[in-house]
Amino acid sequence: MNIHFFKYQGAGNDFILIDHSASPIKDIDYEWVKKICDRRFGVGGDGLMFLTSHPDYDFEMLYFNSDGRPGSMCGNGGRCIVAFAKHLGIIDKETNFLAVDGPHYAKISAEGNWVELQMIDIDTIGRDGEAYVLNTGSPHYVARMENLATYDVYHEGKAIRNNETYKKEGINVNFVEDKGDHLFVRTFERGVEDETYACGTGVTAVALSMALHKQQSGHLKTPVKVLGGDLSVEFDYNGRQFTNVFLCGPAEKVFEGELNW
Ligand SMILES: N[C@H](CCC[C@H](N)C(=O)O)C(=O)O
Repeated sequence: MNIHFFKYQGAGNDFILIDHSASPIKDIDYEWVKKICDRRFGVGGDGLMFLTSHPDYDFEMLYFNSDGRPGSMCGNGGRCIVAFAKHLGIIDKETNFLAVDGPHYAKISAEGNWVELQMIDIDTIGRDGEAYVLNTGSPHYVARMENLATYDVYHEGKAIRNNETYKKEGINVNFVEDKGDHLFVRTFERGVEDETYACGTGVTAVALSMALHKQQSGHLKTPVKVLGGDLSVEFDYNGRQFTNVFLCGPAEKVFEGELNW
């Protein structure tokens, strides 16, 4: 079977997107997903998604990490699949869709390249030593530091992801440097097992953790720089719960093509 695919990126977090109604694949083979995500033997991507129809929502997002396995929520993937749904004509200015962590609301610009995605509410942020640990749809570890530009994110992130506490389930490891008017974030991603250029659930976890750390509350907007560009996280915090959490940033179609199943 020939499969038409689209390649999207959001702040450098890149994904292969497939409209399942046009390519009705029955059994999704993890090894195939892994190969298509490989940057040398395949198309290349941090993950692969199927957009499928759903009786109660505009569409459903099925997400796989580049290791071929189903991932937990992907924030930048969520933003990219909203742009893809607009491209396909399934939605116009806003949407309610279903992902692995539940329903999501999102708004998209008229040009279709800027997406504001609502993330789950958060009421629990744990600690692991100095670091913060929370689940924003995916599990995240957040460590503050200085001189992040030259830090060995790959080896340090990999060591935390594979330590006794996190080895079994894995965790995404974020490092953040507070630059005053913005946060600079770098992430080692579980399921990619490498540093990526951006991680949406990761920058969300970082923005919430830093609000807690700095004892800020009210309606907050946090600009974040990542290796692949700029994102921002907007939310309300009343000292107990984070609500109306929106991950905002670019989502762009890069190219499309045909794959053989
Ligand atoms: N890149 C993603 C995270 C993917 C989740 C994955 N790494 C996992 O833990 O299953 C994001 O933008 O939120």
